[in-house]
Order: sequence, then structure tokens, then C-alpha cells
Amino acid sequence: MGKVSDISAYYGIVIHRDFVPLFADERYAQMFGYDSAEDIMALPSLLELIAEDDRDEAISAYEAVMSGQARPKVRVYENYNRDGEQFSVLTIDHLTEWQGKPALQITLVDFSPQIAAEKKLQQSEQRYRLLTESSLQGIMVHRFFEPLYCNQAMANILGYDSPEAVLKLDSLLSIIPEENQQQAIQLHERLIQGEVDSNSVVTENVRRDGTSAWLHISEAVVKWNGIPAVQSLMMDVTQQHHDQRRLEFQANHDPLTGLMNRRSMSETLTEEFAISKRSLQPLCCILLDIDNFKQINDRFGHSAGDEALRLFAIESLKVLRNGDYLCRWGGEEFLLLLPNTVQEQALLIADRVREHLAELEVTKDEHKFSTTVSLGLAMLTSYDSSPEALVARADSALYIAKERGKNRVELAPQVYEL
Ligand SMILES: Nc1nc2c(ncn2[C@@H]2O[C@H](COP(=O)(O)OP(=O)(O)OP(=O)(O)O)[C@@H](O)[C@H]2O)c(=O)[nH]1
Repeated sequence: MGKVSDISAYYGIVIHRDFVPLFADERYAQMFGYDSAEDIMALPSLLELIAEDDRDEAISAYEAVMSGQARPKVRVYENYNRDGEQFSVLTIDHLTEWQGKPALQITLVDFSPQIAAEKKLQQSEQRYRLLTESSLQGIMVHRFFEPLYCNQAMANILGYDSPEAVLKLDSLLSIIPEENQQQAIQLHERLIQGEVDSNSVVTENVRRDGTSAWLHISEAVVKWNGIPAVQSLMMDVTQQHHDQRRLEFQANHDPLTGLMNRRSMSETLTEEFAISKRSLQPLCCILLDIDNFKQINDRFGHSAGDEALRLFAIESLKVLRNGDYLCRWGGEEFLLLLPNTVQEQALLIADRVREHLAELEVTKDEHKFSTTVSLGLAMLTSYDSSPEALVARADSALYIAKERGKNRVELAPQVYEL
């Protein structure tokens, strides 16, 4: 069966004058549950086919059209067939002539199937709402970031009072940080176009009050009002995200000074060593050791020693350039790594650090004191086979600086060079 005949099954015609039937086709008869058009023609009045409550309106509409007061128009009615089953029709009036006198021709289109399909869709959406409204997981449906559905948990996650407040947003892009929006748009398009079935990411979103919420988002395509849309299931993992960041920070930093720790610097050393070897860029390593630190602890107490370590860490950073690294290598020893820096430059920097730290006054409780540092500098050579070899040469230079009276910078002996 073609589409046209499917439609014509819902399409009937009747002509009447003062509701007395003058012509009816078979489809019209079937719509109202009659066996044939003849049964319609046998009716004294078509008003019998119209629900009692609608009859007055039908009569005045008829009179208005026939008298020329109203133009023929399209109307929608709910009708009942002979078996009491409701059906929905769209009627189109035409003024016509029947046997030389004016009459009204009505074309009826039964659109009950469409209404039934829509109801089914509404019911399935109703079920979806019932299932998701009480979910503790944030659930949202959107199409090209236009919000279509949002449950209470989602509104809570984003800091809105109600789902309605979220649905009022013109675009959900406003809850995505600007730098992530392009990626979000691309992901959405890939989903809608069926290039991927689903995706799952942990990403930053913006709450109503402007604070960050880290969300685990799983997305998949669903049909919403019969048209593809994206359903996002969201879980607030902000706390876990911060915990993880804190653990990562703790794993890589010294708790006393906040500087990189030895473990983290070892990784950086390995990377910078490889880069320098590959690209033949200069790399300098400086070991810095606070002079007479034992005495400081002994005279002013361990916490005064800690204060000196903290201050020297902060103040050394001020002298270094962007791209230089500083770590607490251990005890009262710091390691400075200067990528893309030749020995002459590194020597200047080392001396600047030494001078700057020597000028400082450490204050702890009633104590005020100053101290100096010694530094050993080594520049990477082709004979350094590992990062450890480079550090070992800087350590030798530091030893010489201590031997030669402290408060000075010494260069590593180029013992391996031929
Ligand atoms: N307050 C404090 N002291 C520390 C810390 N780590 C190491 N030390 C102390 O640093 C001191 C280092 O002493 P030494 O190795 O003899 O070195 P020094 O006294 O600086 O002597 P030179 O290096 O020859 O100038 C020791 O007393 C350690 O206990 C720390 O985190 N805090």
C-alpha cells in the first residue's frame, strides 16, 4: 500500500444543508462507524453524529458561514463514532452548490493515529521523568546545548534551586568553561551524527555561583520528542578531583618549603637531560647548601632552622627565571636546574642567589640571624652519561666551595673531558 492510499483512509467528504445530508462518501461513513454512505444519507440530520455539547456551536458555525458572516475555515473536533470510540478530526469547510442551492461541503481528516502516537510518546516521556526525577545521579537531556530535561539532582549539582531554573538557560554552554566549549561542541556533534555511541569524561563545569564543579559525565544519544538529543548522566566528583590533586601535589612537593621534592626533580632531570642531549642545548645544574646549618639548629632551635629553609626557598625562587627549576634535594640542600643555560649565565645566576640569600635576615620568635650558602655548578658535557653523573659533578663542586671557605660558587672540574 502506498502512502497516499494510507492517508486517504482517514479522509472523508460530506455535503449538507441545515445538517440534512445531501452527499457522503464511504470513508465518511466508516469514520463514524457506519457500514455504508447510504446509512449516512438515511440520517434525518448530521447533528446526530455530533456530540450533544458541540451541537450548538456546530449550528452557529454553519449559520455564520452560510450567511457570509464568517469565512469557511479549518477546525478541529473530537468526535465519537457509533461504538462510542473517540476520534480526532480536522474539518475543512467549503461553500458549494447542490442542485442549484447553497450547501456546505466538509472534508474531514482523521488524525487520531497521529494523536495516539503523540500520546504514546508523552507517556514514555512521563515514564522517563518518573524514573529519573528521584535519581541521585544528575540527569540532563539537551540538543545542541539547549536544555530539554533536567532532574533535581542535576540542578543541585549546578547550584540551581530547581530543574526549571536550569531549563531557562538559553544554552548549557554557559556552564562549560570557555576553553572547553569547542571540544564539547565537537563531542556533541560526533554523538548526534552517530560517529560515536557514547562518551565518558571528567571535566570542569561552572556552578551558578561561578565556582568550579568537576563532573564525571557519560553521554549517549536518545530520542526526545522523536528527535535525537543527548542524554548526560553526571556525578559530582569535585571532592575526589581535589583529593587527587592534593595527593599529586604531596607526592611531588616538599611539605616544609612547598618546593618540588627530590622524586619530582629526578623526573625533571631525566627529561631535561634527554632534551639537552637530543637538541644539544646547554643545561646547568647547581647544588646549593646552607652554610653552618647545624649551628643554626643548635643555637636557635630546629624551628628556626626550618624557618631559614622556608625563607631561602622563597627568596631563591625570586632570583630564578621562568623555566628554571628549584627543588629541596634533601636536608639543607637545594638543587637548581637551569635548562638552555650556558655556564657563564648559570654562574651569574648562582652568584646572584648567593648574594641575595646572604643579605637576608631570618626571624624566628626572639631570634634574628643571617647565614650564607655555598654552591657547586656543573654544565652538562657530552661525557655525562646520566643525570646522576651531572649531579655528582655539581656535588664535587659544592664540596670544593665548602673546602675553600663557604659562601662561594665553584665550577665542577671537567674531569671527564679529554
Ligand atoms: N631545622 C632543620 N634542620 C635540618 C633539616 N634537615 C636537615 N637538618 C639539619 O641540617 C644540619 C646539617 O648539618 P651539616 O651536614 O653538618 O652541615 P652544616 O652544619 O651546614 O655544615 P656545612 O655544610 O659544612 O656548612 C644537620 O644538623 C641536620 O639535622 C630540616 O628539615 N630542618
